[in-house]
Amino acid sequence: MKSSNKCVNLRKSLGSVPGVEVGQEFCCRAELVVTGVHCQVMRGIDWVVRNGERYATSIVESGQYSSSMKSKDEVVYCGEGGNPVIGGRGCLRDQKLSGGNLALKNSFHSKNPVRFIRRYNLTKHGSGLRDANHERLSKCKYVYEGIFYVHQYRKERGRFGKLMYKFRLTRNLTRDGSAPVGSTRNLTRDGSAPVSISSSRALEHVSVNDISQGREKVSIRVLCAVGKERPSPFNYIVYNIYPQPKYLSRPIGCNCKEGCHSRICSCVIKNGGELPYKQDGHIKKFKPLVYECGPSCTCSHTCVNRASQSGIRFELEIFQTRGKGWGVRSRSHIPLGSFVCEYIGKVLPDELVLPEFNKHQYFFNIGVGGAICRENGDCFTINARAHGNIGRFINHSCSPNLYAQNVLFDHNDKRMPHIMLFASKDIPPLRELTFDYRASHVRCADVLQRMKCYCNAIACKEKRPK
Ligand SMILES: C[S@@+](CC[C@H](N)C(=O)[O-])C[C@H]1O[C@@H](n2cnc3c(N)ncnc32)[C@H](O)[C@@H]1O
Repeated sequence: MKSSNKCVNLRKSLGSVPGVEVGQEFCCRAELVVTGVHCQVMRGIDWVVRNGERYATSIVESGQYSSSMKSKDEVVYCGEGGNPVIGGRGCLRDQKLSGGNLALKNSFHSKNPVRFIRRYNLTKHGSGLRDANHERLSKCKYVYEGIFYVHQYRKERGRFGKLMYKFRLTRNLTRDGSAPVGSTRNLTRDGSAPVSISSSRALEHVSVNDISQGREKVSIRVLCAVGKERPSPFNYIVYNIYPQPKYLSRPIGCNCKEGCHSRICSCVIKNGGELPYKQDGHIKKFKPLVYECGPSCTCSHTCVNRASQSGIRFELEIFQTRGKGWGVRSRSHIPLGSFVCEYIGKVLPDELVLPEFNKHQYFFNIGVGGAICRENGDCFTINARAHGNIGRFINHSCSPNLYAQNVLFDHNDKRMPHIMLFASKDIPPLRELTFDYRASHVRCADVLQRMKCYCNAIACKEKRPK
């Protein structure tokens, strides 16, 4: 590719590489080279020389040294050289402050950005790049994690008794170069910041560590721009509040013991004879209604047909967008088809909600495709204003990356299925999560007109797809 001039970004640069987004995957080191993300095929540290000094441009954490990822925003990276795991016992020696180590040290002093790429080993069924026959192209993948800054470095004895350099890199940096307590990332210098706030030049800090107060499996933090307010108070719940829960009938469960794969599973039959989820738990396609196994079933809790009921897995965070109030994003990559979160709140009959529809922001009108709603003559809306979960903070987009899937598992009332939000595309870290309010709300003909008003009223700040 080099000889036929097909490489891009050939001039080594500091900071983001044009066209490369945080979360972008590469199937091998050569792909990093031809895109200009990391121009060394073997070495973990790449550098550029400026005014006679070398500065680190990028590092690849490949798992061969004892580097460790402390969090999504922090890595302790071991310097290069003297590692017998790479060069054999003959190369066991103290690391020197030269080459890439010197470049990282200079980047520490000059506060230069360093691109951080991480290698992930892939499991047999895991995600990763595949060819046309769905064969995995490699045993690992490299993910561009974003721009980091060298925050500290030190020399210490490594596991082979030799001296080694350890560099602590963090995603965040104030303009004076010090990492602020509790802050997460520099929005102004990091190309990874979501478009909606990248130009706000405000520095975020964690204002609430876990807005769910331990109710979710992962903590859901709230990031605030300095001097801005927190979200107005509401009661964080993880189960819907139903109007008359005791009248909700339990579905007839399946009797499977060995996993719900076969066509004799009654839940699979309800889904038209096909499991709605792949073995990795990703949903296969949108359906008007998905029947998951539930409390009436004998299958195990790890059954693949329970993908959306076991709670949030991704590290979601609430942040301030530009012009749309609060929004939601994930700190890690979300693969296509993953369950992200449920839209939870108080389920109310429409007639109680409609008079107030245009007054409140946190309504989600449910009902399977409108038809069931109309057949039965009554429709329901989830009101997440006073009671809700992270779903209430997700904004509308005309080109969304989530979609709402109706799911039943713990009751049988098709008029009020769970609203489960799934990724409709691969979503890079820190990209705002959105769904199309119109597609999700336009369920009942009689509320269609109101929803049109609602959508126009919010004066969508998202670009419409061409
Ligand atoms: C369910 S809430 C979403 C969270 C909300 N942004 C907040 O701050 O709590 C819906 C409200 O967010 C705002 N909103 C959502 N999507 C929007 C968009 N694309 N453009 C402008 N405003 C939007 C509107 O005020 C809407 O009534």
